[in-house]
Amino acid sequence: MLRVNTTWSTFCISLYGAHALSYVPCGQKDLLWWSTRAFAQKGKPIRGGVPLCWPGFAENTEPFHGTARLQDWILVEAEMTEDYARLLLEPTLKHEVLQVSLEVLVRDRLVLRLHSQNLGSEVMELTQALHTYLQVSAWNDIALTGLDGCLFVDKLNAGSEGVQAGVLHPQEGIDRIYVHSGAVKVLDPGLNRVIWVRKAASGSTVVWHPAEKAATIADMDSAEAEHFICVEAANTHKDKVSLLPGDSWSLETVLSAEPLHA
Ligand SMILES: O=P(O)(O)OC[C@H]1O[C@H](O)[C@H](O)[C@@H](O)[C@@H]1O
Repeated sequence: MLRVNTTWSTFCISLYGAHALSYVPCGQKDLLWWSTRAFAQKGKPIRGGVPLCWPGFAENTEPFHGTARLQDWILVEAEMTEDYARLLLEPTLKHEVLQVSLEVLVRDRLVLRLHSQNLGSEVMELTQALHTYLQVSAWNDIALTGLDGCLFVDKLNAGSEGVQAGVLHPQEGIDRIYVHSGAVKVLDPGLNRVIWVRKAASGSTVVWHPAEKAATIADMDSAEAEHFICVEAANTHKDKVSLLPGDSWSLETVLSAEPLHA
């Protein structure tokens, strides 16, 4: 595990999966949630933080959500300044055609950039997500803004489509892929904070919480599960990436927080 302290914040990342585990801006609670029941076992993903779903997200991927979160990664570059820390990680075992790396910038915000490049001679299709578990006071006592008017696919309702009307207040289990490329604000009165989830090169945003099904997930404790919501910068469904030979793509998410009421 790597731990980085900057003037602004503290950050931890596991080399297994290049999996961000913790991001604590000074004076705040961790923006990321992780499970105390997370498996610490090769071949299984870590529950919480920011799993890298690459080079495939969800359906039709084997293993589910891709290989990146199940691989060992190494630190290939590190830069520390007074203002920020920059890390670059690569998997130890390379994909035969797609090259991947994770770039991390740690400062008063956390920037995660997942770079992919097609080194082959044919078009490669890529689906992916920065599957971010945000820590909140209670998943069903928050409001998500920024999705108003966006089309979504409801994975819990046989893939039916809907349009978000106004603010999203999750109250039941949710697993939706929004056609959305802007920012989401997570308004959390219980922690008196707003988490900003900004992103780039992402035309889909996934919002997920299993609600009562958390009890059926082996590496999740139901009581702990009250305290997260997943808001994921993704390229999936209507937003798959077709990478031409030689082309690159950098999926990015940027996390930061501010008080809800000053
Ligand atoms: O349990 P995992 O393999 O990490 O997947 C957790 C969840 O990831 C995404 O948010 C998907 O949309 C969900 O359908 C899936 O259940």
